Amino acid sequence: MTQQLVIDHVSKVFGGLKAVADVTMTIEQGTLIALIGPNGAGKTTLFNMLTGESGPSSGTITLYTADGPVDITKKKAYQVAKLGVARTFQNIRLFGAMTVKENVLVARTHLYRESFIGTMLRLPQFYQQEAAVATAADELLDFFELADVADEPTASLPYGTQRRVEIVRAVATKPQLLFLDEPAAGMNPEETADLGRLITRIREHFGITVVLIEHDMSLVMKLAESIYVLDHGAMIASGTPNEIQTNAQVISAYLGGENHA
Ligand SMILES: Nc1ncnc2c1ncn2[C@@H]1O[C@H](COP(=O)(O)OP(=O)(O)OP(=O)(O)O)[C@@H](O)[C@H]1O
Repeated sequence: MTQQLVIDHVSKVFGGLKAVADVTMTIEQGTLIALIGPNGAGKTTLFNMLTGESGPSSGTITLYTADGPVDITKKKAYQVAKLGVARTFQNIRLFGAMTVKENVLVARTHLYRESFIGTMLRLPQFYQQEAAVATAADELLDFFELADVADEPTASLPYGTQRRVEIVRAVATKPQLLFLDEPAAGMNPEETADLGRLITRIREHFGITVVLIEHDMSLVMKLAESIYVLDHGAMIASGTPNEIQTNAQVISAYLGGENHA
């Protein structure tokens, strides 16, 4: 297996609180892994550091790209995104007034570079690129079975569909690594089942490495090849779904907390 992201003794301190405490882990290329843990365990804080939203207090994060390893510890979110990392957020962050297709187009445009002069003068390349972007967006919407709602404003769609649009928008940036922060939150069982199939298809079709934070344990157990468990900022266990379900420390972390995931 080829390593894709190496997290080396990473911590994040907020005031006196160690939200993430000395986490070390390696994410292999092409895997689908889940990060679980009780509420407040530090999952989103860890995601935020891995995607450049906020830098760690200590430790290093190395992303392995086609051009070799890149230290992303101090890089900003837009720089990490350019290196092939995409994410979705716990709270949907779409352009609600824009249509589904427009949301995907916006995500796609950064992949295409047209010169200022070419754009201003509307040279033929400008129109060729614009057509290529639109075709790619249509293909993605077809793949994700969103073609029917392509021209609908995203805010008008059911919650589960908006979540799917958010995932398509992330995939539209052509990432190597995709972080999904609680994608099933607020979904009904049917939407959750659809989501599970969708994530599997993304992985198979695009070969993207997927890292999932999720509280829906049946989804996690069904999808994840390996599971990492955070509790009070520390990584207390990692293993296959079977190993995690029977791990005494994990059971105690979930049963012992005030909030159960
Ligand atoms: N910006 C911040 N400033 C201060 N404390 C923070 C900040 N962000 C997170 N925390 C604290 O860090 C801890 C970890 O929070 P985090 O959101 O990472 O947990 P989580 O595992 O994602 O929880 P949940 O499952 O509820 O989303 C919590 O105690 C939280 O209150």
